[in-house]
Amino acid sequence: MSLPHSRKALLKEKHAEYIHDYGQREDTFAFYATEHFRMSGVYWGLTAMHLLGKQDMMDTGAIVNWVLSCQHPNGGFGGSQRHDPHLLYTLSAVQILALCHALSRINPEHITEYVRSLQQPDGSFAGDEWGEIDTRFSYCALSCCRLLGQPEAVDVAAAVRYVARCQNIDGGFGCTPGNESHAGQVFTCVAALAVADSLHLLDRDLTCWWLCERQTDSGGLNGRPEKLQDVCYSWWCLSALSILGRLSWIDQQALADFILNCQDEARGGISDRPEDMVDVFHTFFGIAGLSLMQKGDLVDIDPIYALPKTVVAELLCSSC
Ligand SMILES: CN(C(=O)[C@H](Cc1cnc[nH]1)NC(=O)OCc1ccccc1)[C@@H](Cc1ccccc1)C(=O)N[C@@H](Cc1ccc(O)cc1)C(=O)NO
Ligand SMILES: [Zn+2]
Repeated sequence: MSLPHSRKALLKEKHAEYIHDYGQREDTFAFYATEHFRMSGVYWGLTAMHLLGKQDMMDTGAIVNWVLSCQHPNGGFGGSQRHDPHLLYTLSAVQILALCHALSRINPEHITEYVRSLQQPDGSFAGDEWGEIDTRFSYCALSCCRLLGQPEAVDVAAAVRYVARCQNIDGGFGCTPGNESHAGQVFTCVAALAVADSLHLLDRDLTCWWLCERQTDSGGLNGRPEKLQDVCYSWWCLSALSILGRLSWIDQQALADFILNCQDEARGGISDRPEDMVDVFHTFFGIAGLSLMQKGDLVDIDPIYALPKTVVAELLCSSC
C-alpha cells in the first residue's frame, strides 16, 4: 500500500518573494516575450499578493501610473505601453485599479463607452477593433461595466442571449455557438451569466456534472475530456462550481494536494503540473483555487470577479 505522501504546506513567503522579484528584472527574455499581456501579468501577481496578505510589498503608486500610461484616447487599455487597446487588458487594468483603490484616477464612462463600442448586433462582443468574437469578451465586457458601477452601459439582455446560445448539450460552453466545450469558456459564460443575474438560463446539474468530470486520478482538473490536468483549471472549473454552489462535487483535498505538489519548494512559484517550470499565471491560479477551497489560510477570493471578496464588496455596494 503506498503511504499517503505527507501533506505539503503552502509556502506563502516563498511565493510572495517569487512574485515580488518577478517584476524587478527587465533584462530577461521572459520580460520581453510577455510584453503583449503584461497588464494581465500585473493583475495575476498583484491579486496573488492580496490573497497572500502581502500586498504591502508592492509599489502600488508605480503600478497605477504604469496602468494609466497604457490607456488610449478611446478609453481602452493595451497589454503594455504603446500596445493597441483590447477588452482583455481593459478588464485587467480595471481589476488592478480596483485592487489599488485607484478607480478615482479614471473616468468610468470613458471606459464603458469603449466597451459598448465592441458589442455586436447579436449581443456578442469583439475583443478589439479587428473583430475576433469570443465569449471571453462577453465576460470581460459585463464584469468591467459592473465593477465600474455602469452595469447597463451595454445591452445586457442581448449579451445574455448570446452567451446562452453557446451552451452545448454536454452542459459545457464554447467560445462561439456550436464550438466545443472548454473549462475556460465555462468559467467565462457562467461568470458572465452570474454578473447579469441570469444563472436560471443554464442547466445547473448538467453543467456541474461536466465540470466535476474534469477531475483526473491525479487529483488535478483538466480543461476538456481526455486532456492532462493543469493547475490553472483548478480556477477555471472550481470558480464555476463555486458560483453554482457545487464545490462539494469534487474531491477538494485531492485537488489541494495536486496544487501543493506543483510548488517550487526552493525558489517559490507554482507550475501547471509537478516538475514543470513555475510562472506567475499558474502561481496566481493555484493560490486562487486554494482560496476558493478555504485552504492555506488565504484571503477569500470572489469566484465571479477573481478579486478579493472585500474589494468586490466595496465596489458593488458603493453603487448599490
Ligand atoms: C492567453 N493565455 C492562455 O491561453 C492560457 C494558456 C494555458 C495555460 N495553461 C494551459 N494553457 N490558457 C488559458 O488561460 O485558458 C483559460 C481560458 C481559456 C478560454 C477562455 C477563458 C479562459 C493566458 C496567458 C498564458 C499564456 C501561455 C501560458 C500561460 C499563460 C491568459 O492570458 N489567460 C487569460 C484568459 C485568456 C484565455 C485565452 C485567451 O486566448 C486569452 C485570454 C487570463 O487568465 N486572464 O486573466
Ligand atoms: Zn495552465
